[in-house]
Amino acid sequence: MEEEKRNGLRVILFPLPLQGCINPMLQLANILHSRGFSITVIHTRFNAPKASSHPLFTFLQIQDGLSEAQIKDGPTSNVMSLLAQINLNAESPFRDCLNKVLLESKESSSEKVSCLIDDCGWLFTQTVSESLNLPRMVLCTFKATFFNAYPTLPLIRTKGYLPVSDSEAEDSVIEFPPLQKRDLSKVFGEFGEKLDPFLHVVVETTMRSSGIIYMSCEELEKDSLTLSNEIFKVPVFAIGPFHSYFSASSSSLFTQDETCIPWLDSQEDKSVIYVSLGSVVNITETEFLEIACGLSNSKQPFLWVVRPGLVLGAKWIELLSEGLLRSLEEKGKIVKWAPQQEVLAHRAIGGFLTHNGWNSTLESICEGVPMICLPGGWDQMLNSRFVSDVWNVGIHLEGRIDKKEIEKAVRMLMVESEGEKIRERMKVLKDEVERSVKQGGSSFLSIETLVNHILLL
Ligand SMILES: O=c1ccn([C@@H]2O[C@H](COP(=O)(O)OP(=O)(O)O[C@H]3O[C@H](CO)[C@@H](O)[C@H](O)[C@H]3O)[C@@H](O)[C@H]2O)c(=O)[nH]1
Repeated sequence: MEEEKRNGLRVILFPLPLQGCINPMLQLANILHSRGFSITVIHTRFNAPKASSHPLFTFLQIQDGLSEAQIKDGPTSNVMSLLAQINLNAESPFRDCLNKVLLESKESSSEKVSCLIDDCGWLFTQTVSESLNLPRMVLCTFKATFFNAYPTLPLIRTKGYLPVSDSEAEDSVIEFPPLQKRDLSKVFGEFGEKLDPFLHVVVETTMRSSGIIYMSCEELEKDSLTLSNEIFKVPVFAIGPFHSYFSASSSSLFTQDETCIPWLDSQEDKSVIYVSLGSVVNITETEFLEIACGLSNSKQPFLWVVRPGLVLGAKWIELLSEGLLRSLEEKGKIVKWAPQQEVLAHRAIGGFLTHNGWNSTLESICEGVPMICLPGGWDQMLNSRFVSDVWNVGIHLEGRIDKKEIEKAVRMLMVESEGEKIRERMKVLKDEVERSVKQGGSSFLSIETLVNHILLL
């Protein structure tokens, strides 16, 4: 009966145009589609997902107010600065598009639109969906622990913790454990108080929504999930990690370099350190060279993702001396973009030097790969503290992008006995998280509750 009812129900998804948000949204689409829902994905022109990789879904593109040049630069541009512009410009095209889908569904008696699910970073979607009488659910693609802090972040910023002196750097932020005071400036980054109105709108609209879906699970943050329900006063569904349910159909905005897989095939088990800082973080030329020297000096094989736009203001290859380039080529492989999930699952990977974006952190845990943490900002500061200080499955570089520190961390993780202990703890965490998505597990059961919730909206 329920299955019958679901056929004929459509869910509309609207991801934020960031790689780290598109991937989970399309994974969620797979989950809902497997439970009988039809899927429409509305997306901006900027960083449009590749519709041909997802033939079962309907894709509708809207204008976002960006210039041709900005659209052309796509994922290589400074995406964060464009998001504000898109949030200002996309409301009206989004409303028109959503309205059209709703009208079409009214005309067809065989189909009903159940709800809109969009990223918590959109500022106008709650208002638009209310005006069209469509229930809206919020997808949060980072830890509930971080989303719970949204209402209090402006207070923490003004509390007088900043600037942080050396003597108090390691003190915890009591309102926001396990964050340390030295993490705070990078949480707010260049945005500072400009973030306050954004945070306010997100909190307020989430409280008016029909629920929050988290790409997380009880095994990783049970108390925070309970707290989230208390803070936002809406139902909470933790159904992650999303990518565990289906083998990946790629949502990559960059072309993946598949040659790294045969290269990994030629390496020893657990010998390679995978290095990637995701799709948003930037580093300076000096930092790039420090990482290059650190990897080279560690003498460990490595696979390094240097995406276009990662290094600020440089065509990175020109920075490397002939000697350094030769030594890097002898020991490792550099690619522009990798099939990351496949890489992390490869038997040759023994560690992940990561910026701790939430997707990367979850993907690493799911493959039992211990981490070296080099967070760039925002939620990454919190994720990395969980990895190094709470779950004890990684080494924190404490922001020191220094060749000696990188060499030391790589050798500690990959060669020394400390690395073996971290690996054992990671195995335990991996098993726990794996249980959550298996039949009867917490996330698996939450999917059923979510589906029933959507049916009743
Ligand atoms: O060579 C690569 C590198 C990355 N990825 C994928 O790209 C995604 C990257 O996501 P994430 O690790 O979360 O990093 P960001 O791209 O930096 O994600 C943004 O979005 C995340 C979710 O909201 C936040 O946690 C981050 O802080 C924010 O920067 C992951 O699925 C990776 O598998 C690839 O496929 N190939």
